[in-house]
Amino acid sequence: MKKVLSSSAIRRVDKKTMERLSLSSLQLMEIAAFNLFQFFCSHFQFYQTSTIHIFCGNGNNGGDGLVLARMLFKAKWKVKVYYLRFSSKDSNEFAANLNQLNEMKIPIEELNENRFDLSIQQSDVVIDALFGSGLNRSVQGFVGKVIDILNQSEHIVAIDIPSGLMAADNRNNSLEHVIKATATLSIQVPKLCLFQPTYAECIGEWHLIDIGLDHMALEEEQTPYYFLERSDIKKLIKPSRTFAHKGTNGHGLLISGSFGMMGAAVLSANAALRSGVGLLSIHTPKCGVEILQQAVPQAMVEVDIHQYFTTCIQSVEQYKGIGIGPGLGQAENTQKAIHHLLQLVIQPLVIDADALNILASHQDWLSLIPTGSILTPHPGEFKRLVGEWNSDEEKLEKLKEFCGKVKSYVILKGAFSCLCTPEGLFYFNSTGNEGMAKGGSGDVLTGILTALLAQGYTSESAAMFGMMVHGLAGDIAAESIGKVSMNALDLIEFLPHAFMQLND
Ligand SMILES: NC(=O)C1=CN([C@@H]2O[C@H](COP(=O)(O)OP(=O)(O)OC[C@H]3O[C@@H](n4cnc5c(N)ncnc54)[C@H](O)[C@@H]3O)[C@@H](O)[C@H]2O)[C@@H](O)CC1
Ligand SMILES: Nc1ncnc2c1ncn2[C@@H]1O[C@H](COP(=O)(O)OP(=O)(O)O)[C@@H](O)[C@H]1O
Ligand SMILES: [K+]
Repeated sequence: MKKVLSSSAIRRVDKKTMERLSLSSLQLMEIAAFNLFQFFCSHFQFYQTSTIHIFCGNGNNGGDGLVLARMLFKAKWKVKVYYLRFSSKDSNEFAANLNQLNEMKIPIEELNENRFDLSIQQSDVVIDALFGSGLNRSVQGFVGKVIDILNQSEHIVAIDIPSGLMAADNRNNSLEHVIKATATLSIQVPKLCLFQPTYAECIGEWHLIDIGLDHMALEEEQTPYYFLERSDIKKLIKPSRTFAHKGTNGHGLLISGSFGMMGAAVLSANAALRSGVGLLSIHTPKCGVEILQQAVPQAMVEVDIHQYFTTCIQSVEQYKGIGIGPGLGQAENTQKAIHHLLQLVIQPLVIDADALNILASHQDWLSLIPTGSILTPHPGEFKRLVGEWNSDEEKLEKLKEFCGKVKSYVILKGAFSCLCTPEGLFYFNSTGNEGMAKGGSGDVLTGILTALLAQGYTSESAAMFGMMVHGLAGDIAAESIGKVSMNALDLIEFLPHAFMQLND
């Protein structure tokens, strides 16, 4: 798990790293740039025949740019270096490195208000080292003009953060002049902007470049934001037991399906059955019985009295994991059935899809949600629950407030799905890809989460584990059959591989 830190926290970590490892700021910059250089050379090998234009500001981001330029120059890459002074005082590290470049007779051009004609060819590469984590107000003036010109380039690699973007909160940033990078090399610590859809087109693909910051110093920083990694899940996985039987592996219940939407029930059930549950029951209307008995013979079907949708859920105390929502529909009687269930149930629920939509239209039922439930809205469903937001930052505020109010976990789905806890901690998922943006992918997640709760995982562990394994199944599917063709059925097919990888 990596901490997502603010710029001020990163500065403190830098300072402690230098003190504890007896490094000067110049040495730390040298290490940072060396790691950037190594990554650049291996990952962007195909740029080797292009001219690399490196644009440096006169802060430490620019300092990184200068050192990187020196290393690329020495390694015989074709580099052109430019710098501009947006601040009247150069940072010490920038100044020292500018001297070094001059001494080495590496050509370097100063850009200013009267001189910023740039000639960059289509196949050329721009490295953006103008502003990094030190940006504290919107970019204006001639630096803004330079950024606008650079944005006409096709290949832009940003160092640490695309210039013009702030690490954590851009609500007071006009965002008029921001580098639109094709790739961002973020220095060791993930920044909040990396996970926010609004800034995706400025950030491009991103990579974390480890520079050896002091682990204790990172430990000492407090943050509510985390980047969840595969290695975090291994610790959560329960060991299998030789004398286990279907009764000890938990009994799950999925309340899903209605006329015309039985596919959602089939998907969630199959996902649950690939996620270790001992026994699975599915509550469904009469029209779904035959479909389910054929498609999911391992599951038991609990038949509703209604032909087309769920109207009556009787007793649920025997189930440890209960998932409700996939393909449920929003019929009047289904709404009543959900209200009845909420009054009846004491164990945490997995609440998805139409069950969320029904809750959104009965806000007074939110207080009936059992503590520790897991809600899995996509952004559209979440908006119905909490109203519109004006920015991604406000979205996270609403998410925290909502989780506190309903004392439950929410997985806000999408790229870097965000799990928020009742205590207001945020975990961004590191697995998953855009090939999963297909109908039915969410139903698979509901099945997985239901199965994990049934097996006795705590809600928090189930939410982390489920979110990670679901995304990993998507990543393995993408690698095996490609993002275009993969669909929800493939997520189920590759779930066994994902569970095995997390267990390794
Ligand atoms: N641990 C790390 O992350 C390390 C980071 N380093 C680099 O240091 C960078 C941070 O360096 P700095 O703190 O010098 O910050 P920047 O290089 O981002 O420069 C910010 C400077 O510009 C000024 N400024 C801010 N907004 C402005 C605006 N809109 N218009 C004009 N001037 C503005 C600020 O007063 C500040 O002096 C990081 O992004 C990274 O590239 C490395 O050198 C060493 C280790
Ligand atoms: N671009 C993406 N990157 C990563 N994961 C994605 C992306 N788009 C969708 N997903 C994942 O796919 C699933 C889609 O769920 P949802 O929208 O509820 O679909 P459905 O309701 O059709 O089942 C979520 O788990 C989401 O995180
Ligand atoms: K930058």
